[in-house]
Amino acid sequence: MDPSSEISIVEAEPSIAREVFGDRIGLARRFTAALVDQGEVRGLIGPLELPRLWTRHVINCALAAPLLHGAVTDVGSGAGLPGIVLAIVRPDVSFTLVEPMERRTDWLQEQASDLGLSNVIVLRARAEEAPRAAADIVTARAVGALTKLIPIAAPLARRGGELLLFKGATVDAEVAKAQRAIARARLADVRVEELGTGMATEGTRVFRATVN
Ligand SMILES: C[S@@+](CC[C@H](N)C(=O)[O-])C[C@H]1O[C@@H](n2cnc3c(N)ncnc32)[C@H](O)[C@@H]1O
Repeated sequence: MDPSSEISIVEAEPSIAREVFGDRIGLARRFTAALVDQGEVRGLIGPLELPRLWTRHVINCALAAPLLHGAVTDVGSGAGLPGIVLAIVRPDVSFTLVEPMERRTDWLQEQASDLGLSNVIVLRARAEEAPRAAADIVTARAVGALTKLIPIAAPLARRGGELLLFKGATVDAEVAKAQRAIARARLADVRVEELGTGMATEGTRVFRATVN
């Protein structure tokens, strides 16, 4: 087989990246380059993600940055999406990245340290074991359907805190199926929002709710 056929083309940095990351663009570039270099070999991202790494992943996560404040717990951070990306854009917000897999927590710890992100704590744990009622905002991306995610994510938010869950095109169907989980977790102000509209990039949909 021609070896070149196995090489994925890496997406060039889109011009919107500078607008989204501002003076933190250098850190975003370093993190993205580390993902390109090691993400696949360390089992953090698939090869199919490289041609859309900036747009689908890095910028997509960063779009939620303006919605954050205080202490954020990111459930299932994996490669650092969205936890590391958001910690880059918002050095004024503290992040606890909750991830059970050791090779992923090793990666998250290395990235936090290499990038000098003093606002990041990495916790090797499942969400079910993480400190409860501690976060102002709980984030998660690609961790599970709302029926399963809400019961493990909501207890991590303080009363009056918020869930901010990255979701894809199926979010409306997920919300419809998750009505019992929404009621049990005493969620209020439940809504789906589109982030990034009007910007020169692919938007993202987030599930937002207040935890009572
Ligand atoms: C598909 S990956 C997504 C990773 C990352 N959030 C992203 O968007 O690329 C799901 C991640 O959730 C983690 N995970 C699965 N169950 C979990 C749980 N109960 N608590 C915390 N993390 C969990 C997995 O170890 C994995 O790293």
